[in-house]
Amino acid sequence: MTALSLHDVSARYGSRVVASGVDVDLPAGSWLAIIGPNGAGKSSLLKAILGAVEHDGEILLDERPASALSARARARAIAYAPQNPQLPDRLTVTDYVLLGRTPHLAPLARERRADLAVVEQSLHRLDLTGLAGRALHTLSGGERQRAVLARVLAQQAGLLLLDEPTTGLDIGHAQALLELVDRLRAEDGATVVSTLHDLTLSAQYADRVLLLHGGEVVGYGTPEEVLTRETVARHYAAEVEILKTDNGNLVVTPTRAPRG
Ligand SMILES: Nc1ncnc2c1ncn2[C@@H]1O[C@H](COP(=O)(O)OP(=O)(O)OP(=O)(O)O)[C@@H](O)[C@H]1O
Repeated sequence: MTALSLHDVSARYGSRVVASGVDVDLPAGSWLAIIGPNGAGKSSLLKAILGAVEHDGEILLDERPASALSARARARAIAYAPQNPQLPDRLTVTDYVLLGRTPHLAPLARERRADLAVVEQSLHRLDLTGLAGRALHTLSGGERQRAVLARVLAQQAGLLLLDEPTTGLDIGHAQALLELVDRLRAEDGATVVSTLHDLTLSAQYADRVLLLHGGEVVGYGTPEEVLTRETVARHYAAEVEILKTDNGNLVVTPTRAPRG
């Protein structure tokens, strides 16, 4: 259970500010999707929350400044799945997912049976049990992506930062992954911040969306408030329709003018 607050947060590389003016208060168990066109600053903001990119402003975890946490405490509190992870190719899937337990082990201690049980459960939840003994470099792109998420799960952190978690996954595995994250949110009170290019998935899973464009916040609210046809046209230069399914799900779909 980790609440996250960002007060006037900006992310920067040296003096180059790439995201600014971010104010959000996320209660434990909520899901924020950061959306916006390429280069808007989404990944940089996520990395600033992680502490991997410089920031200004205040980042609070359960009302305490994140900067005051030791590296170990931070690793227990925040799990991060990068967009393009560099994986230790020779490791097996199991050994890689076990790395997620590192913040929970005493220094130099070996993993306990309970840690192995968590790893097994994470592999199972990501449909990776059959691949547990395989070296990472022998996996397909989508299987590697699922291994990264299994490591994130094994970390059992209160705040999950997921950078484009469905990239490379087929529609079934993408949906299964987002459902799983949603269960962690609802049942364990995990707070989720994800970047997502897929606006339909953002609308269906996140309870709030933050729209960035050119590093500026240009929208923040519920998916229904932010994802309008005009807003998407203005910030993505895209022609879309916003549909609503019978069960109330929003769908953002590209449209074309009739041919001829
Ligand atoms: N390490 C870095 N050093 C300097 N500038 C960077 C660095 N990483 C990213 N940037 C710049 O910061 C800006 C925001 O990049 P970022 O990756 O956060 O965007 P994004 O919204 O996640 O984009 P995309 O949708 O293309 O993944 C871009 O102009 C990018 O060139």
